[in-house]
Amino acid sequence: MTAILRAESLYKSFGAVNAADNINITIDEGEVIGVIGANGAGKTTFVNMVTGYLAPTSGKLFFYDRDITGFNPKDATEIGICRSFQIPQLFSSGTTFDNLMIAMGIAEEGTMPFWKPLATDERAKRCEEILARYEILEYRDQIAQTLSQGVRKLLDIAMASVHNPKMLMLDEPTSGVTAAEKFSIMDIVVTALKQQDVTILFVEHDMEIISRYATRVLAFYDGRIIADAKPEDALADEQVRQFVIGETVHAPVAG
Ligand SMILES: Nc1ncnc2c1ncn2[C@@H]1O[C@H](COP(=O)(O)OP(=O)(O)OP(=O)(O)O)[C@@H](O)[C@H]1O
Repeated sequence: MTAILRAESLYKSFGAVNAADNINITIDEGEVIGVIGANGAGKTTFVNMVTGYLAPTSGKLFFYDRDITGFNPKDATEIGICRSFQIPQLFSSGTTFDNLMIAMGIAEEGTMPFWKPLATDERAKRCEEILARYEILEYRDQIAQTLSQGVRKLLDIAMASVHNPKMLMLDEPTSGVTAAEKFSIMDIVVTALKQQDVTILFVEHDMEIISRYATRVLAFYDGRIIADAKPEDALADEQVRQFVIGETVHAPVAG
């Protein structure tokens, strides 16, 4: 197995708060990592450090053995670490097609390509192929702000995928979508990203989604990783049940 990401003694403090408190972890290529933890546990801080949105207070991050500590988001994207956000970052007045086309332009040019036409025939064809892969081609000409949350999520992830990520970090890919949509969204996303050989790390509060899609779970509590295991083991862990899932573990009542 090849390690894609390694964190060594990673710390991040905000004043007196230790948002990351000695994180040591290795992630291998092809894993689907589910990150769980209560509000404020340090999940986003970890994602922000890996994707260059936050510099660690101390410690090191390696991507394929390259030291990436202190990279900014653009550096991280260029080497293949991309992300999607809990609230999709779309151009709300553009269509689905426009949004993906702009993302493709940025991926190819490194910046917003105002000075040349975006929609060459070849780009338009690729754009439609990607929309089809994410099963949102039928919304091609719909204005983004009128799309359902599920379609917005898919579009946002499709936009992140055009940077050819090696690792994609998804922040709550199913938050705000209907219960009926959540599995189909994850099916589409995981299938599409696996076709591109992308290693996936997703932050999620929905334990059904974690059980079904994660190959490995990292449970955060108070800036620390309190469990690192297969989903069935992580979700059965007493500390995880107490501090993450919020269940009180009672002793069985006799009789
Ligand atoms: N920019 C910041 N300034 C000050 N404190 C911060 C900042 N970002 C995060 N924190 C604090 O760091 C801790 C971890 O926050 P973080 O956002 O990483 O948690 P989380 O697990 O992602 O929570 P949520 O599920 O609510 O998104 C919390 O105590 C939070 O208040």
